[in-house]
Amino acid sequence: MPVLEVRNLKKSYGPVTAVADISFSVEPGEVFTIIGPNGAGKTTTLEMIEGLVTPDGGQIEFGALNWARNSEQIKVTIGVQPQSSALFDLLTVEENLDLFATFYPKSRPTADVLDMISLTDQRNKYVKKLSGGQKQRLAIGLAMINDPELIFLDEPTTGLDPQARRNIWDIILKLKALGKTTILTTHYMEEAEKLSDRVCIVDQGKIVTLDTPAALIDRLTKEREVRLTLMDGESAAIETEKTALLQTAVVRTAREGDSLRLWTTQPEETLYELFGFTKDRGFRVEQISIREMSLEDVFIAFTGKEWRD
Ligand SMILES: Nc1ncnc2c1ncn2[C@@H]1O[C@H](COP(=O)(O)OP(=O)(O)OP(=O)(O)O)[C@@H](O)[C@H]1O
Repeated sequence: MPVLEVRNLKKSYGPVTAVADISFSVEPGEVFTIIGPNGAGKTTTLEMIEGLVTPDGGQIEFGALNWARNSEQIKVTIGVQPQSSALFDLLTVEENLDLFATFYPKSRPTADVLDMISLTDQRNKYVKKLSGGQKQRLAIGLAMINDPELIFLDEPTTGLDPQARRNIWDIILKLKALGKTTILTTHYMEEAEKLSDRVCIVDQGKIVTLDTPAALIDRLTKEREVRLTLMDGESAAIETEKTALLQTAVVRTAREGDSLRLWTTQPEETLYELFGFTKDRGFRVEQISIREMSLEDVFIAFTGKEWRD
């Protein structure tokens, strides 16, 4: 049984449709990631699920529980990462955790949480003295203080340096090892690819696609990007591009000066034919590369938008 199921969620703010129609379900123990461009509706979706924003329509079910009938039970089974600005600056790390623990009937021992978020050595530090990464780790610690089964992390790594981001990934992996379920939003493709069991790409308040990172990439891996640069100038590249477009395996091309990019479903055959053509014409090829598709390519293919980091 899914730990969370949302169906046909909708939310508008005046004339702005933040969430047009979103449905998905999350299985126990999964890291489920929502990615999408700015203003796609990710935060609004999470806020509705977390009970912070009332949907205009749709259903949200946590197993057999829903907000209308079981709000107290839901609050103890979910953990929400507060904005780092909501931390108490004049309390220490440990005091923040102890304070949040008092909000719940049951909590995880503070020492345990400090260990999970690798802040044991900093437990007596005031929040205002922490680095950005440490504050984010504390915010995640607060989300797990009630030992929830389902944890919501809204862009936990935005603005952090690569090492600080990796420290957060470690926490997410530790939660997964404990069998917890995490719902994550992120701006970082690499993160979605590394951590997620399933990724849902949202654009303009709707799900564009939802699958495992491997399956999403797989859908496009039939297509490879071949790049080649010709030593005989732009006209050679134009002629080569025209010939490439005659091949059925070549899906599309792009050219800039003497550099040519083409996307093909059969890279070997395409290269074989192209080399035949360039040899016949006496064109010399300076550089050639074949690129694997990444989750970022999937995102661009599905949303038509460049990824923002
Ligand atoms: N409280 C609000 N009042 C008015 N408009 C809002 C409100 N919250 C969100 N919106 C609008 O709804 C749309 C979706 O916003 P949302 O924050 O959910 O997107 P997002 O995918 O989380 O974006 P980001 O990646 O920038 O955080 C945006 O156009 C946003 O301006």
